[in-house]
Amino acid sequence: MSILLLLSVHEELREKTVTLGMQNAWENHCRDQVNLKKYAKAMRELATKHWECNIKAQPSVLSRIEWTYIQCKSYFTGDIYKFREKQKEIADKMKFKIAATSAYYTGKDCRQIEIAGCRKLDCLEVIAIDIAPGSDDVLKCDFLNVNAGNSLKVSNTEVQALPQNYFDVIVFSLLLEYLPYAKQRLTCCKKAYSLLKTEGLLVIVTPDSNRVGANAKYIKSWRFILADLGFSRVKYEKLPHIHCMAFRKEFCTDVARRWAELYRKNQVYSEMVIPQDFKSPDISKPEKNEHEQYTFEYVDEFPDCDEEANKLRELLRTKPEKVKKDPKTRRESRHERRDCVLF
Ligand SMILES: C[S@@+](CC[C@H](N)C(=O)[O-])C[C@H]1O[C@@H](n2cnc3c(N)ncnc32)[C@H](O)[C@@H]1O
Repeated sequence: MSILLLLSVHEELREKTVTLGMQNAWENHCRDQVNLKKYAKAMRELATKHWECNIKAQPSVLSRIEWTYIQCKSYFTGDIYKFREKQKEIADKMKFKIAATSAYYTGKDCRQIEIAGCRKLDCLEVIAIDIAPGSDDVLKCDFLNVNAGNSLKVSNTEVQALPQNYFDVIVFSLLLEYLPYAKQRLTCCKKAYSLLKTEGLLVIVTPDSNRVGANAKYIKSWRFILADLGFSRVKYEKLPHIHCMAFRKEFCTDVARRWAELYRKNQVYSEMVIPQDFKSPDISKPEKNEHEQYTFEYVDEFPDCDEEANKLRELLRTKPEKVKKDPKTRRESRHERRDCVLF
């Protein structure tokens, strides 16, 4: 397993969006099943062996999976009623129209879908999907382009359609930053909105190794954009290396939008941007140390309790030439790095 392999897949996808455009680059990326499989294997190993082991060694640190599970449990067994009452009060006061109460969560048949799933949450009924499943219990599906219909349609372990107004929980665990375009992130959130039941939860986990508040302008802006779609934030926590957020699909979209209108002056970005969007490689103007910088930026997203990431950081600090092959072209270098095993 190599973190470099994960990094090179992200880098290549970002480069392709510059050269081929968003749609072609994405189709091209999804067709490259050989590399996607390698990515899935490496990611699964990193997620299940390295991160979970490191987290177990620090009992006070919650993993993204535990965080998601705790929030779902706490929301559906109690908080949902508090939110419902509070939002009803606002809707009554503002004379907003409320969706039919029969659509509300009733506590029966909790259904969850984990997008980009390389492992399932225990204890809940779950469907896990991924463009390149890392194990047999994950179904193949491109969430960006899958149809939202009346029922779940699966053919040969591949999802053809996902049902609307069906799921109680949708989990995007390290999914949104995989997508190189802000528009694609928004498409995923809009789709999640259509698939969730009223009062269902959208859980978003996104990596960030910086201190609390360092990237607040991005996280805040996401909240405004999600509020415009009809989501209210239920919970936010910055854990080491990740932001964890839970949003509920409001029974009254005007309630969520009202919050956004009240605090709009705090919204910095009008799109679902991430820090990497401002560092996108412009391949028409390659910089001298671009490879090196790029690897630094991405490796920073991996936990510093991760041994392999630490070795790579150290190597980049002390002997960057060992990582940087100083290629004639960026493309050659990328392929070299994909297959090189440093550790
Ligand atoms: C960084 S990994 C995270 C994996 C896992 N969810 C976790 O938390 O460890 C991102 C995953 O998202 C998947 N992915 C990216 N875009 C997707 C899409 N449009 N539909 C389904 N899965 C997608 C990738 O294949 C990859 O496995």
